[in-house]
Amino acid sequence: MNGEQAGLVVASFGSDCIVEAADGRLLRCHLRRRGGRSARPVCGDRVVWRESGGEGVVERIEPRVSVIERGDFRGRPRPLAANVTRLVVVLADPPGLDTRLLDRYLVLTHSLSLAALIFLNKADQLDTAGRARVTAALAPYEALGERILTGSAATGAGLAELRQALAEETVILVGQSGVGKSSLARALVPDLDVRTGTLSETSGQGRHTTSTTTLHPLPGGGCLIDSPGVRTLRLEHFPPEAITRGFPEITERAGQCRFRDCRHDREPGCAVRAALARGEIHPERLASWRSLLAKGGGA
Ligand SMILES: Nc1nc2c(ncn2[C@@H]2O[C@H](COP(=O)(O)OP(=O)(O)OP(=O)(O)O)[C@@H](O)[C@H]2O)c(=O)[nH]1
Ligand SMILES: [Zn+2]
Repeated sequence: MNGEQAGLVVASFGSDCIVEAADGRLLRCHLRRRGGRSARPVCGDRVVWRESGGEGVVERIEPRVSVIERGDFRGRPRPLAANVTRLVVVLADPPGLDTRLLDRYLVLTHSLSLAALIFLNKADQLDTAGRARVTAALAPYEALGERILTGSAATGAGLAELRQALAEETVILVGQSGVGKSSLARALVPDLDVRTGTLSETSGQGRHTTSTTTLHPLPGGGCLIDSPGVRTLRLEHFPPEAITRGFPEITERAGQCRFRDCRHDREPGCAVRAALARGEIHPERLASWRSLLAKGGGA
């Protein structure tokens, strides 16, 4: 249709959003209403929009390669970000490495077919003993082939490598409170605060927008989705198949147990316990897997 243009959603609130046009202009748009309920645009969505009577109208949302959801106040899934390609799990000591939480993020990335990257932040805080402790805790993930980078948002160490690893990706930073997600976001997107301010002005929502998910270009290409909502990311109610995919080192072995319904407890011919005894499965990962299967993924 005449006047249709491609754009990228860089902030969304309700059924309205801010679209970044191909020429860099930021426009507040609303979704064209159609009969029935249509999906709302969220950060990261590629949309087709046009100007109509002095305002922007989103005509349609392009198919998404991924959707990250969070639970709303009733725990119902709500899309938070679209087209994310890489989940960066930020860890730090202090507050301490929460590997159970890391395992749940890895189940999430597997179930969404996203790539993960583990960033061990606050390297400047680690003494020799601390370094040995985190190296041991991360060894099972290294063995699984997960990409692990180390550095510090405070000193800038390791950030060049992180930027390089994230080039051309659509990235979201996750991790427990206090690991340095906001500090890292500021280091990766130097004008983050200025741009967030511009987005809140464009939205007309004033300071409200500081609680809104926003998208920012990364200087090396790609973009970062900055979201306060990641704290309530959907990490509960994983179906068993998703949990299974998140623990490849265990599920591969489970298929080789003598009994199909082996619980890897006392059964003879258990390939999982054999791998555990050989040090090929980490006891913490096995415990984490059991606990996730028992609880379906809830905290
Ligand atoms: N020493 C050191 N301190 C850091 C580093 N990165 C962040 N911090 C500090 O750690 C504290 C928490 O950092 P934030 O960036 O607020 O952490 P966050 O993950 O965004 O925390 P929430 O907003 O609670 O989710 C702040 O006091 C930071 O200054 C680092 O690499 N080294
Ligand atoms: Zn078994």
